[in-house]
Amino acid sequence: MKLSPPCNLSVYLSKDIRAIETAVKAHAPKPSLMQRAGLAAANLASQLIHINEPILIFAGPGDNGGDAFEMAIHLSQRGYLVQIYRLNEETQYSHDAALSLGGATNSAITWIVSHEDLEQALQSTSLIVDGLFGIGLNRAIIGRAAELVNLINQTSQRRSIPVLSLDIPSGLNADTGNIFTHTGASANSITTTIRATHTITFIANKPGLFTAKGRDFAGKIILETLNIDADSFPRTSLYLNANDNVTGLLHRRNHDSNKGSFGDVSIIGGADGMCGAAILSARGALMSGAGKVHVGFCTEQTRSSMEIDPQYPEIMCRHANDIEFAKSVIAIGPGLAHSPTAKKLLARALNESPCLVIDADAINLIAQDIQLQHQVLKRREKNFSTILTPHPLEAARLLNTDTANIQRDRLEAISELTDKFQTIVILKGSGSLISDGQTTFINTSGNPALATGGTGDVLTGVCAALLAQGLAPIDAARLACFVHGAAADALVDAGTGPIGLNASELMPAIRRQLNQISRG
Ligand SMILES: NC(=O)C1=CN([C@@H]2O[C@H](COP(=O)(O)OP(=O)(O)OC[C@H]3O[C@@H](n4cnc5c(N)ncnc54)[C@H](OP(=O)(O)O)[C@@H]3O)[C@@H](O)[C@H]2O)[C@@H](O)CC1
Ligand SMILES: [K+]
Repeated sequence: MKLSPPCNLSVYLSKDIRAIETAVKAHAPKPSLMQRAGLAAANLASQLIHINEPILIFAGPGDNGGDAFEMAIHLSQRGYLVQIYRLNEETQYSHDAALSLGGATNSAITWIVSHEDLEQALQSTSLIVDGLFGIGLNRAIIGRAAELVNLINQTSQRRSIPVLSLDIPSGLNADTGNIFTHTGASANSITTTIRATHTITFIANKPGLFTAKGRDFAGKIILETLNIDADSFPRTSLYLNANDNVTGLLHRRNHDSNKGSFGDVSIIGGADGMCGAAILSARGALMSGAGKVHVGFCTEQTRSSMEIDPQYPEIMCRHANDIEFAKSVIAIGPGLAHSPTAKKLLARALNESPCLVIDADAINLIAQDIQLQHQVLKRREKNFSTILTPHPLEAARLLNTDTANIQRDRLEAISELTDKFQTIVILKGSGSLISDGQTTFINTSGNPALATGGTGDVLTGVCAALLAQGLAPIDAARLACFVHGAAADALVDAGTGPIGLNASELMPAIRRQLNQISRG
């Protein structure tokens, strides 16, 4: 993939953003970065509400508060009725923030001090701006700040008014997408974070906005690079996975092609009582353009448990023993169960299949068996391609930990997985991560409609079909994740979900996405 930073798909951890800030500030830029951030935020606010409408701005003790003061200056000059509430009035501001505060003090801005005035401002404002904390937040929000966050969230929900967060919703960890947690007196964990409708993020995208809890709290994300020169951005190995960088991965088909041109996929799984999972994967592969699709059922008898898929007779059903493991892309795991037969088939797939997608029960079997883990590692030496597709619980089993530990820092978890298994990994969940150990992508499509049984089986089938069509494994994994999520987004937009969207309905929508993408 050719993408040079900075581009709107590059993602940086907060330590990298601090380094960029320091390098830029060494040249004393004019206007300052804070002034640019404030202006950009004011421009966005001007699009969200009409002139003369009231705006209530919350300013915290750090430079996030400085951005808020700058923004307030511009908005008051434009004729908006600006009110500011300052947290910690006695705070020691940075040089830039102190200048901005001075500018705001000399503007036509109302400073709210009393609780009654704050209550009144919350009743009348048309927009709330969250300039409480940015990337400098280093612990849970408690005390007065927590009261403010709760007041803001309650007001915006009750009155349906927008909340614009500056840089990142206050309370969210910019690197992990989790909320700083405080253990209160009652020993309950208390999490406090602004639930924004919009987030204008400065300098670069932060991972925490796009994965874990980030997507639930950030709302619509607008990137503002503050006109920083391209040379000031270091190389990154972290990108968003979005329409702009998946378009072009799947080529237009030649007229002079046949079913052999688009590869064979065999799904191994569907033990007794679990045929559905394997069938969903097979249908996913069929609808994603594989030339031929087989299901090898892992049953204790030597006969296939289904003769035919009545809805899609194109899918060839057999017993798993009758599948030629070396001759097609194999996706193993959906409904595989944990029987000795399942384990034998997995060992065979690991040993013989040059192109392998490993999901569900196959992941669980690998997690329990050191021998199978060695076999996974050996695949790298043989130049075989492997994609592992764990959800957080499966990832936890692979790393001998628990789900909470995986979700605590998903980027760290995927890096441990790629290190340990030397494969491509898709770590599913909100903001699925895709990594080959060198470059990591955060998927930007998808929604809670996907949180239902069978959607993971479909994803496995899509991955396998794209591998069969000749995509490089990392590209197959990225494109599969993107179209899977984008299909769900399109269905939800059309009213089919999030409630009740099912895996079978997802497949025709995935097919539409793939056809759109291959047309460019
Ligand atoms: N630098 C630049 O050039 C640019 C910076 N920009 C902006 O600056 C933001 C980063 O600014 P920042 O580093 O000052 O941190 P910020 O997030 O405002 O607040 C940290 C303050 O809060 C405190 N604190 C921490 N946790 C706390 C808690 N739970 N409860 C209470 N207090 C807590 C902490 O102090 P502490 O108590 O830890 O000593 C510190 O005082 C960035 O997100 C962007 O918006 C842009 O303008 C672009 C140019
Ligand atoms: K903020």
